[in-house]
Amino acid sequence: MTAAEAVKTVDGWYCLHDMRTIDWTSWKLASKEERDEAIQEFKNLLTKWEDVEKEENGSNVLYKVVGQKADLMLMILRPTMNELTDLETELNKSKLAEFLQPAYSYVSVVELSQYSGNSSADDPKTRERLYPILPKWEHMCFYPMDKRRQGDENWYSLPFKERARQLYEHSKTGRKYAGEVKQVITGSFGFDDWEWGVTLFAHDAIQLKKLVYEMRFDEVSAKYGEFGAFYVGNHLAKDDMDDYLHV
Ligand code: VOV
Repeated sequence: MTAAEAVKTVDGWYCLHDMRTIDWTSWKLASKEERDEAIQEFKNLLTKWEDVEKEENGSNVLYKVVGQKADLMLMILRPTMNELTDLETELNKSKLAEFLQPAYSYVSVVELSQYSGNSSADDPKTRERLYPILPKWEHMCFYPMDKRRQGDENWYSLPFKERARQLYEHSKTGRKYAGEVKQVITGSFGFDDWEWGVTLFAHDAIQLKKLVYEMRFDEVSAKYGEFGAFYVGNHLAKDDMDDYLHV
């Protein structure tokens, strides 16, 4: 058997998903001055990141995680991996970080695979997908995933055409959710413990469930999809930060 051919990808901004848990006990024990200082400094950081976004040099969103896996879910996009560590370090040095515990992180890069023809990085539509300004929709969901490599179910030994066919079917399911769910697929081969990160945005949380459920029946997910932990959250705007952190 000849080796299956790898698909070409085009890659865009580097991506960090950073989940943190708030240590509410020490937050409550801190003085009001300390808390105010921490909130103000964090809001300044958010303003700085908003400015980067306005100049289209990156993008970021912040969500409140539902459930006990974390409290905050930050997703950051930047042109280089170095900028991701710079930003992470800046956050770690901030006053608020004294009250945050790491919960989970995921490193990847925005990726488009070229199964249905070549996207040119000069095409404005492709650029929009490689360098996306992330939507600030009400809900966000993140999970990492792999394609199975077991016995007869080995994605990586399927012929190119067969993988393209299955992904075309996949995209048809996805397109039914146009305007309801927006997806950002990031590749993490060589960067993190899974192969892709899946980030979904929705105005209505139920659409996240409907899409992920319906996709389970697509051949590519039914046979080859393996999934990590799911994180789901509600949007946290800078202007709501004082209320959210008020104790
Ligand atoms: C919101 C809907 C939506 C839409 C429209 C959509 C479309 C598309 C297209 C057109 C393409 C192929 C070209 C490209 O753009 O890369 C893809 C590619 C991919 N997808 Fe997708 N996907 C969606 C949504 C969507 C979801 C919900 C998931 C998670 C799967 C699930 O079962 O939980 C997913 C996964 C992926 C992955 C891992 C890849 C890369 C596969 C590879 O081997 O390279 N995806 N996807």
